[in-house]
Order: sequence, then structure tokens, then C-alpha cells
Amino acid sequence: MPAKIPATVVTGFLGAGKTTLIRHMLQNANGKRIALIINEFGDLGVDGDILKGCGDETCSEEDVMELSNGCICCTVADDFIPTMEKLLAREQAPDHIVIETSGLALPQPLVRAFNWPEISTRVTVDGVVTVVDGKAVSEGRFAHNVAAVDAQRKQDENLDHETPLSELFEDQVACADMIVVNKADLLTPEEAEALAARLRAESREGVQVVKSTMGALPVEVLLGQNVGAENDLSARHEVHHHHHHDDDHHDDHDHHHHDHDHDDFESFVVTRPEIADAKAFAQQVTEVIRAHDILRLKGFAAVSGKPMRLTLQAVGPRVDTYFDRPFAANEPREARLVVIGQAGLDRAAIEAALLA
Ligand SMILES: Nc1nc2c(ncn2[C@@H]2O[C@H](COP(=O)(O)OP(=O)(O)OP(=O)(O)O)[C@@H](O)[C@H]2O)c(=O)[nH]1
Repeated sequence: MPAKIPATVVTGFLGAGKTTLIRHMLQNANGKRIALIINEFGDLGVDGDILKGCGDETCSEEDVMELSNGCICCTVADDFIPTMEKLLAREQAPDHIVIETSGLALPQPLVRAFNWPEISTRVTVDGVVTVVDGKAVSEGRFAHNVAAVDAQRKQDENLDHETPLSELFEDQVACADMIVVNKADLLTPEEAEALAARLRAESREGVQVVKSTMGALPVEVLLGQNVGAENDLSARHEVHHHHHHDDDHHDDHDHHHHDHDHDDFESFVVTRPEIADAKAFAQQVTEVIRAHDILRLKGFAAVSGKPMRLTLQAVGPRVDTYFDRPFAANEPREARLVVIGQAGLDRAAIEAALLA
């Protein structure tokens, strides 16, 4: 059976930066064929046009499909499943599917839809990415323009209009595999880190929290989380903490430091001689990842007495290993591991821990 096509669900309130993040991803996709499904929302949903018009050959019009209505749980059968089937029926199937939800449709029902038999054998949820407006959340407002979010809610009778934004936000966090603290440029580094730490504490075990400006995340950090979110829905339930945020003021000024160049991420390679035991090494890697907040670690290793190469893939603390092929005659029997993380990794300590 062919491997399932991975689908990434991008969620977050109106204005958090979902479209910006997706556009950056498409422009840096490096030949990966990414199909986009966009959950339109009444007249306010202009994302389809924005993405179609992005003028980049990486986002050709036929790769963008739209869902007609914001409430996914009501339209799964009529809209979402047929759209997915159309995508899967193509001669050249996409390498990856990215689904942008409207800011109010909770991600849980969409993830649940991947268990429908029409698509469940062919696609899987690679991960749920929740984009948050770092500035608005750190000020307790959750969205930059609360009035616009409310207007968006009123457009759809299927949505309840009473649940406070703080609760919808908690649901988005509860469903996330990766939380992107966006608009870091509008926060001091200390504020951004404090918010990231808070969200790390509030989210499930293994959820990655990254900071970004203009959604500029490396594609290999965003995609390939390999979670299979449709299989652990029960872990993603609503949390209902009932925080109360009284200041509901609107922040009308907008700072736009479009600084695409600063490098928020770093990666380096660690090589080491043969390891003694595959299982013990995977455990060692897990601990290093936890201790240093590494986002991705991948590569291969040589195991004493084994002719085969051990492949190692880690997303956060989940480490996957398997033997893929024999070492070639001219290939050194050593490990080469690529470490990827947010800027500021303690390279020396990580290297020492992986060499131990
Ligand atoms: N200062 C700053 N502005 C940002 C950042 N990311 C996005 N923006 C701006 O925030 C606004 C909203 O961004 P979008 O990407 O359209 O947000 P969205 O989540 O897709 O919003 P909807 O599609 O309308 O739900 C745009 O004006 C962006 O240019 C950021 O990191 N910093």
C-alpha cells in the first residue's frame, strides 16, 4: 500500500498570520508539491485570492482549493470529503496537503474528518499547527482585531457567538502539535520567550512551541511532524480553564517590520563514531532533545556489529529509528546527525551529549 499523504492543518484566529506563514512556506517549498485547501469564510475570506495571486510558480492556481463554509463539522460530507477526494484522484498526487482553517472553526472536527473511510487509508494528519498572534495573546486579547473576529463569527449562524475568545484559544492550543508564537517582532525577546514558556506549559507533552516573525519557519520544521493526529483525538479535548480577561481594548496601530532576513533558526551537523546499541542511543537522543529544546534531529548512525545503517528521525521528543540499507563500501561507519532548532542552541553541550 502506498504511504499516506501527509496533511498539515493550520489554525489560528483571524489576523494571527496563517496566510503569511503559508505563503512563506510555499515560496520555500524546494520543489515539494504542496496542495492547499482553504476554508473560506463569507465575504471576509479573501485568502484564496491572495494565495492564488501570489505570483509564485510554487502556488499554481490549480493547487488551491476552497471549502465553501466556515463550519467544517456541518459540511464534512458535502464539501470537505469531496474536495479531498478530488485532490487524491489527481494523476500527480501532491506530496503534502496544507489546510488553512478559518479562524473560528475549531481544528478538532476537521482532524476527526480524517477518520472518514473515504479518505482514512490515503491521508493522515501530519500535524496541527496553531498560529497565535503573540502580541495580542500576551496582552490577553487573543486577536489583533477583536471586532473583526466578532464580525466573522456573526457571518455564520452555525457558530455559537457566546464562547469567549479565550476558550476558543484554549481549544486551538489543546489541539496543536506545534504552536507558532507569531509577530515576535512586536514583542521584546523576553516577552516572546515568556509567552512561549507559558504556552509550552499549557500544551500537551511533546508539543513544540516556536517563535516567528511573518511566519518565517523552515519548511522542514513546519512539515513532516508525522503525528497522525486523527489517531489521538481524545488527547486533544477542550480544557475549559475559564480565564477572564477584562481588557478588551483594540489596538489600532500596526507596526510592520517586514524583516524577512533575520535568521531565527539554526542547524548543524554532529558526527560521531559507531554506537554500541540502537535502543540506548535513541533514548540518549530523546534526552538530549528534551534538555535542549531541539525541534528536529535526523540522520543516520553506524551500530557496532550491524552492516546496516540506522536511520534516525526525531520530531521533538519522539524518536523513530529503523535500519534502511547497508553501508556502502566507501562510506565511513559513523553517525551524521543534523540538529535543527531555534537560534541560540547550545551547540557545544548538544555535541558533547550526543558524543557521550
Ligand atoms: N508585525 C507583524 N505583522 C505580521 C506578522 N505576521 C503577519 N503579520 C501581518 O498581520 C496581518 C494578518 O496576517 P495574515 O497572514 O493575513 O493572517 P491570517 O491569520 O491569515 O488572517 P485571516 O486569513 O484573515 O484569518 C497582515 O497584515 C500581516 O502582514 C508578524 O510576524 N509581524
